Amino acid sequence: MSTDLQVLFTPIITPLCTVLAMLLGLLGYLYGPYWGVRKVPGPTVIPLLGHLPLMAKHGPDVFTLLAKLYGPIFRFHMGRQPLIIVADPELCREIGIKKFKDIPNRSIPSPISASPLHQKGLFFTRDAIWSTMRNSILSVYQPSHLASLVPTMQSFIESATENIQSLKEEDITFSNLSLKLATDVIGQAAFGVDFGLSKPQSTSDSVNSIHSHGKDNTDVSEFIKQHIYSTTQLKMDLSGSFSIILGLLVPILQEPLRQILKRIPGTMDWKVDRTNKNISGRLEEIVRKKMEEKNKGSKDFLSLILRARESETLSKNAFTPDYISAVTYEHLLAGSATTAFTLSSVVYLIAQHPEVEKKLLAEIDGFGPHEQMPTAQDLQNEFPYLDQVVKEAMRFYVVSPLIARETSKEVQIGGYLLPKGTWIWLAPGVLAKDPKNFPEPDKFRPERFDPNCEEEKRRHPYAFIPFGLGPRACIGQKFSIQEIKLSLIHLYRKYLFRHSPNMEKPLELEFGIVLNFRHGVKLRIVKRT
Ligand code: HEM
Repeated sequence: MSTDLQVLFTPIITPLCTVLAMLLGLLGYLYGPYWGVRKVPGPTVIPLLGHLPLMAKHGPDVFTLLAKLYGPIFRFHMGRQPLIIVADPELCREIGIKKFKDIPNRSIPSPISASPLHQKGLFFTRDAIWSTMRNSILSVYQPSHLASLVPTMQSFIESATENIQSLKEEDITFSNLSLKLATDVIGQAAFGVDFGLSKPQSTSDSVNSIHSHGKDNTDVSEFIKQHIYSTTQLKMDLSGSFSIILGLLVPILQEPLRQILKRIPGTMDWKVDRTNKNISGRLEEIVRKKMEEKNKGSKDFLSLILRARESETLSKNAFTPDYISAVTYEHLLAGSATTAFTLSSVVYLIAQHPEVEKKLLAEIDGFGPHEQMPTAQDLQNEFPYLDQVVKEAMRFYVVSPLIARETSKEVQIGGYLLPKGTWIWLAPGVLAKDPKNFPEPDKFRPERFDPNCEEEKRRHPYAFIPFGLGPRACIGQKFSIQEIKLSLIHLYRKYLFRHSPNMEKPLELEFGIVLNFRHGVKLRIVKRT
């Protein structure tokens, strides 16, 4: 190029090259994660939004629809981020168990990136820190310890039942009642704190028990409100805070934007930040008090973890006070919404199926006098039909329809070579509605879980995984099943439940970090004579 031409074009070419480089960089950023997994089939991707509009249209059912179109392993873009969704029991076994060492962690979705409080629990810690924490916590879940919790669970269930009797309204929102019950039970088991939510309002016991921790009742109900707010704001679709939405679309901008928005009063980010700070402050106070108390007799998880920490230098390093607060809070979080949802869906489904109700009542009444409290062993062995009913309800409404994982190295799954860092999500919700494993999947039929029936014998062992699988499976599985069975036995000894005519049909669900009832479960109570 002559010098004249150079002089003429340089002022145009330089900015053009910069713009082109920026555009290429942006495209690389937006499509980089997609490139590595492009061979996995999936619907056409809308730039930035990915497949979120499909999720908005179909809700969690979108994964069942896509599995029908694309087979058991397909791509779904949560905004910019591609997820490899796996809806085949054998592939789930491969990911969760056989190749665990290559896929040991969970990916951190945008709603969680916005919340440091949630990142330090067991769920999102990674590699060596996770295994040290998990091993220490496992000691708390020994069968003998769980069995010793039965009387505590029973006493909260009795309080909650008393509350039902004292209600004046014709309709009860059973899902609220079960959330209060599950929060109380886990509050006691996790922190050794009686939140007093299940008790009739006039009862002063809760105030006394909370006073012993230096709190008053208003403080506690505020804490619970904040806990529920903090949980329900973790949206997976486009209805969360602005920074969460941006995190789904352009993750790199999420944290800078959150830092700005959390300083602007009135924004959802500001509210979430304040709430989380408040919760963290309260948790730290509870942990500090427990550390001071050194009450060797306390059997709540927090005391047990603190004691385990004293005895092992290793876990002392992993369990810094902020991790202890996070794990304890995580118990409250994981142990309330999931258990409450399950309890409500069981009662809702039984109310729709008189033949199931009849058979269940016969089993419960046949156990013994109504005052006889079942032991943990009775709960496991003496209520086979109840067991089937709970399993079938958990299949019918899978509270955690997706289970997150992330590859730590390049790995071959289902014929596709997936790069390190790929988000692989298992889809128990799709498995649960697959007619290959569950003929007539839209029928509520507890007998399909009868160990002697052909359907159960034929079924793939990992077709039903509501609690996940492998070393990262749910730590609270036995705890929650014990609580759910005990609650149902107690409730059905006293009452029957009928759908309220004021409830929508079919039931509408919403998708947060777990499923929830959009308008609650409204029931009417019939006292048994
Ligand atoms: C009906 C009740 C519940 C359901 C359906 C449920 C479901 C799940 C699922 C699907 C996972 C992921 C498993 C995986 O990745 O393979 C999980 C993990 C977990 N759950 Fe639960 N859960 C329930 C109750 C509880 C309770 C009561 C607690 C605590 C007391 C709890 C604490 C946890 C924790 C800490 C993890 C993370 C485990 C780890 O990463 O090592 N869950 N749960």
